[in-house]
Amino acid sequence: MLVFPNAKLNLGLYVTQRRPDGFHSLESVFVPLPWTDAFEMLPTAPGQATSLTLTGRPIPGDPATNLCVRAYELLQADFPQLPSVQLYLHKIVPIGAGLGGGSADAAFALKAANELFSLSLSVEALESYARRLGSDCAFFIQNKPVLAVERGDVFEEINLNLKGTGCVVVYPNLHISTAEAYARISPHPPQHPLRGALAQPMNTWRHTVSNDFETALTPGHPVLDEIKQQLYAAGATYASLSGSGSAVYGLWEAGEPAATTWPADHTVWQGSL
Ligand SMILES: C[C@@](CO)(OP(=O)(O)O)[C@H](O)COP(=O)(O)OP(=O)(O)OC[C@H]1O[C@@H](n2ccc(N)nc2=O)[C@H](O)[C@@H]1O
Ligand SMILES: Nc1ncnc2c1ncn2[C@@H]1O[C@H](COP(=O)(O)OP(=O)(O)O)[C@@H](O)[C@H]1O
Repeated sequence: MLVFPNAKLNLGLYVTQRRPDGFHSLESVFVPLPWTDAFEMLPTAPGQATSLTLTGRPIPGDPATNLCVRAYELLQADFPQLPSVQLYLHKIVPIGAGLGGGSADAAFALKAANELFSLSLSVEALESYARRLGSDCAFFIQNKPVLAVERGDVFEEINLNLKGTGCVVVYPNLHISTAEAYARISPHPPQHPLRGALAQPMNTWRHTVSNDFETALTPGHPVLDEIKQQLYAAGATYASLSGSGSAVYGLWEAGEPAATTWPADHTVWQGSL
């Protein structure tokens, strides 16, 4: 079974509280971004072990602990009848970019196994496995715009139609660890709660919708603001850091992005939401 795990963007991100479990509560709108990896899952011949073949962008860390392997092993622990599998991951989405790429691979591995082996797991059951793999992993089970709260793993419906919105994402080849980014934040309630702010026209978001990680990380990484200003210069209606970075995106409510030259070490994706 071949699937295409997509990335996500955060529209606004407020870290509201430090929790007793060491994690943080947040308020953010997660939106699917159609920048994808390619992931294939095939049953192995009897007697063979599970394997993962990686191509594309190098992924730091031991392949045995890759999130798509961990996702499959989580299911195998509860469904011992599951066979070994051959996994193939062609990595395209930048890593440590705030785009949730690893979490997407894990969520799509859960969904692929559920379908390939007819496990009949409900959306709730799949989300519960996903939560055990990463805070933003559960989002990719339903993969639709939501207001995320708690650890970013509890979702509220939000009425937001961004279909067709133009989008440019720029990754400046800077790996930011999510844990380190959280450590730089002083939690506080949002000045403009997201549900209300995002209900207003997109050209107001610039003044009301922000990302706490952007505020915390920009002084140490001026390239983040340089990209944002270039996106606005290219006509973006709204621009922001995604998640804990380092990818910065621009949205075009109408019209096309002006041609922009980016440094050679930046990776750029352009398309529609
Ligand atoms: C910041 C966000 C916003 O969407 O996205 P990314 O920038 O990673 O894409 C997420 O909260 C990232 O979620 P995820 O990448 O799944 O994080 P996890 O693997 O669960 O946790 C990595 C580390 O981040 C910190 N962490 C994560 C989530 C959270 N709500 N509070 C935290 O304090 C913890 O230190 C944890 O050890
Ligand atoms: N399939 C995978 N794709 C990307 N990163 C993975 C994967 N499996 C494990 N990881 C680990 O997860 C971390 C990055 O996860 P990712 O979700 O891409 O981060 P971010 O959401 O910040 O962009 C890295 O430390 C990487 O080694």
